[in-house]
Amino acid sequence: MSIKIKSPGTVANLVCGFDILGLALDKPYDIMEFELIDTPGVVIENRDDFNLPTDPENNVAGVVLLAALEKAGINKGIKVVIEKHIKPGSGLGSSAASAAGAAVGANKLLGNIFSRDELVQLAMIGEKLATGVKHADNITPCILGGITLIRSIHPLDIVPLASPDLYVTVVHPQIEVRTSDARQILRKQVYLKDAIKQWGNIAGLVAGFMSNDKDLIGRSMEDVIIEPVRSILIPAFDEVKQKCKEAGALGGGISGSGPSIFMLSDAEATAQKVGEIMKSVYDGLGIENYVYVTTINKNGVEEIA
Ligand SMILES: Nc1ncnc2c1ncn2[C@@H]1O[C@H](COP(=O)(O)OP(=O)(O)O)[C@@H](O)[C@H]1O
Ligand SMILES: N[C@@H](CCOP(=O)(O)O)C(=O)O
Repeated sequence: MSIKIKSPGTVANLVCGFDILGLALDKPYDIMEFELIDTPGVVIENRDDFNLPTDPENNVAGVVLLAALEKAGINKGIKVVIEKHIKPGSGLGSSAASAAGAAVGANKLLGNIFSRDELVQLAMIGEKLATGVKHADNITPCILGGITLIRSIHPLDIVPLASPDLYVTVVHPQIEVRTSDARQILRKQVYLKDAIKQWGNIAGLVAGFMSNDKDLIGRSMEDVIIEPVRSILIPAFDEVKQKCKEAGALGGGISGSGPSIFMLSDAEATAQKVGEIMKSVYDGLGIENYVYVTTINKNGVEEIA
């Protein structure tokens, strides 16, 4: 018996919601195929050029599958074939797609024995391997689809939010920023005046999603804590952001830990125009880049034929 799933890319943080907000994308996505095998343990076959580890202890899908087998308490193994399209270190939840895909794939193979929260807990083991931290802001929208809020990690408290019909434009300049590195450069303390601004924006953004208030969504996507530090790792960040907003994007910023930049728009024509602007900035700098004009994925990890 084998199961094939597609596991979507994600945009974590949504600018002001570091480690707590995220959305799933219709593009790009990974494909993973799982098979129950008689030999205990995990076998990984990577079908891509990313040189990712095949040793299960060093692959985010591997550690999640090992944990799922142990939790299920069965004397079997799982083979997984990973067709990865989300480039590692892109800021588009590459590690989360493998971790979340592995949790959901194992669950389907083992007869749907895990709850939603157990799936997220299992997938967080993969994120811990990739980034050193158990953050769930990519994993949760990847598993559930739509836009999600992690109100708390301990105890886990997931709040699915409403997903307005918005277009998402993403540019991935082809430089690698490891999430673990992009976390290490962050300051550990914040000024109260910055915290006040930040929680105003987070509350505004959540209210904007729930009430489909696009202007509120746009003006709440402001980050006075993380973006000023991380944006220095991304060439032409300010220029891209300013030009996209002038072209009519509601707002946006760094996708996850970068280097990808995302923008939300309420019309497809605007989203396309934004993509052209992003491309022209990076083409002008001679930086290879890839642009996605897509929508919010409402289903999360799903089985395919
Ligand atoms: N199955 C996997 N998919 C993606 N990255 C993996 C996988 N297994 C291990 N890794 C490691 O995780 C890191 C990429 O994760 P991360 O820096 O969080 O990138 P992203 O922001 O794209 O998720 C790389 O060091 C990569 O080698
Ligand atoms: N909240 C995390 C999200 C990392 O997302 P990724 O797509 O870059 O893995 C962070 O900002 O560190």
